[in-house]
Amino acid sequence: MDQPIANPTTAAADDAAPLVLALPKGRILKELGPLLARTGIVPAEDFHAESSRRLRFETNHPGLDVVRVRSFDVATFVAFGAAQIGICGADVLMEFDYPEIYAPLDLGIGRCRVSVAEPLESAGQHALGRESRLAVATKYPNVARRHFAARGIQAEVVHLNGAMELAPSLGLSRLIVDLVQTGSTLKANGLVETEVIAQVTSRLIVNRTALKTQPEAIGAWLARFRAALAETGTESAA
Ligand SMILES: Nc1ncnc2c1ncn2[C@@H]1O[C@H](COP(=O)(O)OP(=O)(O)OP(=O)(O)O)[C@@H](O)[C@H]1O
Ligand SMILES: O=P(O)(O)OC[C@H]1O[C@H](OP(=O)(O)OP(=O)(O)O)[C@H](O)[C@@H]1O
Repeated sequence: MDQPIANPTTAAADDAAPLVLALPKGRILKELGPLLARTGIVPAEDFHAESSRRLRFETNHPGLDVVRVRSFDVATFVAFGAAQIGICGADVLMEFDYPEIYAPLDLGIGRCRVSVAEPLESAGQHALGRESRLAVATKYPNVARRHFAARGIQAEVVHLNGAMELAPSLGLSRLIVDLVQTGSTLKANGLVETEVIAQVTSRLIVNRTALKTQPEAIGAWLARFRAALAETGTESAA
């Protein structure tokens, strides 16, 4: 029989400051709704209101607050211990590679991949490795540099925050490294995927120090997320 799941609120010391769960605004948050509901986390009413300017919200658990930040910033808030728990894509974790982050759970949402793409007309015409310098536009400078360095190529990274797909046609770079899901954004911009760097899903992340200092409260939330995933049969070890 399954172990009973501890109540995270009573597992926390009564007078302790609430734990902070950092959630990404945008597309992951939309997909996350049903999972959050199954974990029994109900943020204050205005959390989902686009018009709300508030960034920190109480939940139905006095021991847990949620903050709404950009996906990339979730990892930074958790790495520095400003939030003890968070949810972000494996792409973000790969980019920062923060040693302070422990990512125990694959949530199975936000499924996409980090890929290399180039213009359809020039695809396959350049032998990688023959070029000493390769201009790459990306939101993932570290992932791109590491990927090409492993092939002996020094990437000259042009760091963009979006619309990478424009870079080759406007002469900013020869390649891009970006997220691909259906491939329709690449296609609409005359690009083809030439290499998959990594498969991506969203992960539950925790700050390692916080896990050591508040093992019961954080462990109880991990157990809740694990149980919620098991309910839908999507649980997988990260
Ligand atoms: N096309 C996609 N399909 C599935 N998952 C995606 C896709 N694009 C991004 N993701 C996942 O969602 C996360 C957030 O996406 P993205 O960086 O595009 O932010 P956003 O939701 O557009 O918000 P913002 O750019 O304002 O931070 C990514 O880190 C990735 O893990
Ligand atoms: O393969 P597809 O299904 O077309 O998805 C890929 C697109 O999704 C993401 O962008 P997003 O829609 O989040 O917009 P953004 O550029 O503002 O981040 C990503 O940066 C790609 O542009």
